Amino acid sequence: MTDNKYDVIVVGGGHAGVEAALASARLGRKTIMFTMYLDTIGMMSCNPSIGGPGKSNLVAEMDVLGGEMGRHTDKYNLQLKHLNTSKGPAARITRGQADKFWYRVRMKELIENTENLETMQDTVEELIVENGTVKGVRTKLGIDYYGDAVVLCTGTFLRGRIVIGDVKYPAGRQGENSAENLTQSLIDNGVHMERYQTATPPRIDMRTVDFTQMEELYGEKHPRYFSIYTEKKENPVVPTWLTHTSSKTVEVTRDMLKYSPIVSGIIETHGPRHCPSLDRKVLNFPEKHDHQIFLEMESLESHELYINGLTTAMPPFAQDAMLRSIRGLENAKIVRYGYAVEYDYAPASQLYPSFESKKINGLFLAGQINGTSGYEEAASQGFMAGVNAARKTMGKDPVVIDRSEGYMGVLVDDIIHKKTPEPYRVLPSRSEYRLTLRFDNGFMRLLDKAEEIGIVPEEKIAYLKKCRDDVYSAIEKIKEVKVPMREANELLEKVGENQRLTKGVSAGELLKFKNVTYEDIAPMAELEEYPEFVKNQIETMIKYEVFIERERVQIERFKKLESMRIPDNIDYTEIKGISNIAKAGLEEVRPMSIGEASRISGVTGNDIALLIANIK
Ligand SMILES: Cc1cc2nc3c(=O)[nH]c(=O)nc-3n(C[C@H](O)[C@H](O)[C@H](O)COP(=O)(O)OP(=O)(O)OC[C@H]3O[C@@H](n4cnc5c(N)ncnc54)[C@H](O)[C@@H]3O)c2cc1C
Ligand SMILES: NC(=O)c1ccc[n+]([C@@H]2O[C@H](COP(=O)([O-])OP(=O)(O)OC[C@H]3O[C@@H](n4cnc5c(N)ncnc54)[C@H](O)[C@@H]3O)[C@@H](O)[C@H]2O)c1
Repeated sequence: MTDNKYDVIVVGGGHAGVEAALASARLGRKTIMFTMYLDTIGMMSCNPSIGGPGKSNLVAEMDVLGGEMGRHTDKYNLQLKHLNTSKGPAARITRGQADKFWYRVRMKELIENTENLETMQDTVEELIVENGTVKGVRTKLGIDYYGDAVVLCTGTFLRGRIVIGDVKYPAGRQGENSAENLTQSLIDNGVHMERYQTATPPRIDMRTVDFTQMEELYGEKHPRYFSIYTEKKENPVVPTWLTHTSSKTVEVTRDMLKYSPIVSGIIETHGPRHCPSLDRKVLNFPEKHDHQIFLEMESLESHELYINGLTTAMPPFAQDAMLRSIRGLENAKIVRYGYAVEYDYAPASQLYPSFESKKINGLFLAGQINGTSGYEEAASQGFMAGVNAARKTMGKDPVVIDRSEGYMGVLVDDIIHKKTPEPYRVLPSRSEYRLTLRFDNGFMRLLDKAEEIGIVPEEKIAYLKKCRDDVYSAIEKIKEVKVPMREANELLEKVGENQRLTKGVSAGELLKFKNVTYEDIAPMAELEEYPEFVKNQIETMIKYEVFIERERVQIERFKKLESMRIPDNIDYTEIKGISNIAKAGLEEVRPMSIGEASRISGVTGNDIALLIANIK
């Protein structure tokens, strides 16, 4: 049937699927997005929060490249808050609390109104594969759809099993079916599958909470937005509330541990280490009593409160008891119990950095199916997979972001090369170039990639290029301007610096003083008025010049190793001296460069030296 022929088929309407489908359609490819339930497009399975350390950087990077998550969060949020403001620039980020209802509803609307994009509510059960190349998908309703590329973004739905206490039943998320048969089709086509687990806290009715016993936290009226294009007069500042667990909570939880599915063994799979359940926290840190509990509104349209910090899949009576031991929640009523979900995923060592499968030509995988956890991780993978699936159908080479260019590069590189025993989430500590990959400078790092991808309109690219040029020329000007000693010392005194100078300095040297700001220096260098994000760049790049330069040298070294290509047909068994662990890792990943080989678990410096000698 010609009607069922598409360029790109996207399976999944979660954060990965949405970005993949939008990217592909915006690149002019005829795209169809499958979801098991149309009303949950863009659904946040758990917390309404977007951003946080590392995750904010992913959202900002996607925004510069043409992704949706950043501007959508800027539009439909309850608060945006600056975190780590007193720390160095690598740590400063924005954390958003989305309005979960409007985020989802408006995302569906956007998908429906995007040219070249169709949606279909049906469950994909089988891949149609011929001679190792994917040709389309077959659905539960028995319909075949054909496509030149397929992107799988199936989240927690593949053979999903929900666990609450000793109750276990099939579901992808609570209230939604699981996808039972697609896993087998992947296995039949040579894809290795494993299982992970994740969990979510209970939700309560906010009318049953005593807020007088809690600290109220607001966001910023004028935050640094996720999207460089967002212009808003003011952002909402709906509060969240902070309370803590007590020794009573720990006591109750300990008493109830025998009912915990992680203790009873009902849950055998690994969950996200960086988002442990309260039962896990009590097991691992028995001496700690005052765990933070943030209460966050899910939406202005609802009375549901999310209890950040109380993730658990304990039985309902245990959840009630744990909850009521927390200050301000003594009379709180649960409207949805917390639960865990176990699901199938495909370890990402089976992928190329373009997100294309090494096992099935034309098949791309993105999001939780790659063993990651988190909306931002899913969305950024979905975006790149959608771009590269579209490019493949246009006969273009993939676009790949490397670890020196973005957290998006760190993420894909890590999941392919490093084995983690739990779902992977991005963290600042995973990047060796943290000062370079800041939340605020995506437009400095990724503009050329954005141009190559071709989603961002030309006029926006031209505008950002001018901004980037302005940053460099303003830095040069600031460094050239000489400030006489007296004037410099007057400024230092005014801003509360103790040090005094014995001769004149450049304006650039002055700006390196902690309390001296861009606004103090701009008139000296007679700079024109720039947008805030440009001013911020100029200041940060001058203040932290030494450290940024140090990273630049390391990045050059990294790029050199990345450019040393390994021949496709290399036979690792023939290279003498390489350890068996290294051989197994190299054979599994089949790295494209020496740089890539050096990051595979189990490959040592000695193995790399032998490899280099062998390919010369
Ligand atoms: C209980 C729970 C708690 C979580 N807690 C958090 C959290 O607090 N913060 C956080 O950042 N992350 C959390 N996560 C993880 C986060 O939800 C996921 O990482 C993220 O949503 C994954 O996005 P995704 O696009 O890969 O998949 P999902 O958002 O899971 O979307 C999957 C989509 O694929 C569709 N689908 C699946 N299989 C098929 C098929 N065969 N045919 C057709 N359609 C199909 C589904 O209908 C759905 O639209 C949690 C997840 C769960 C389930
Ligand atoms: N279950 C899962 O699969 C899974 C996986 C990954 C992350 N998560 C969830 O994703 C979210 C992001 O993870 P995270 O570790 O970055 O946590 P986070 O965003 O909750 O915390 C980041 C920082 O923000 C602070 N913070 C948290 N809530 C706040 C609020 N309402 N107001 C002000 N400050 C607040 C925290 O103290 C911390 O310093 C969390 O809610 C976590 O539970 C869940």
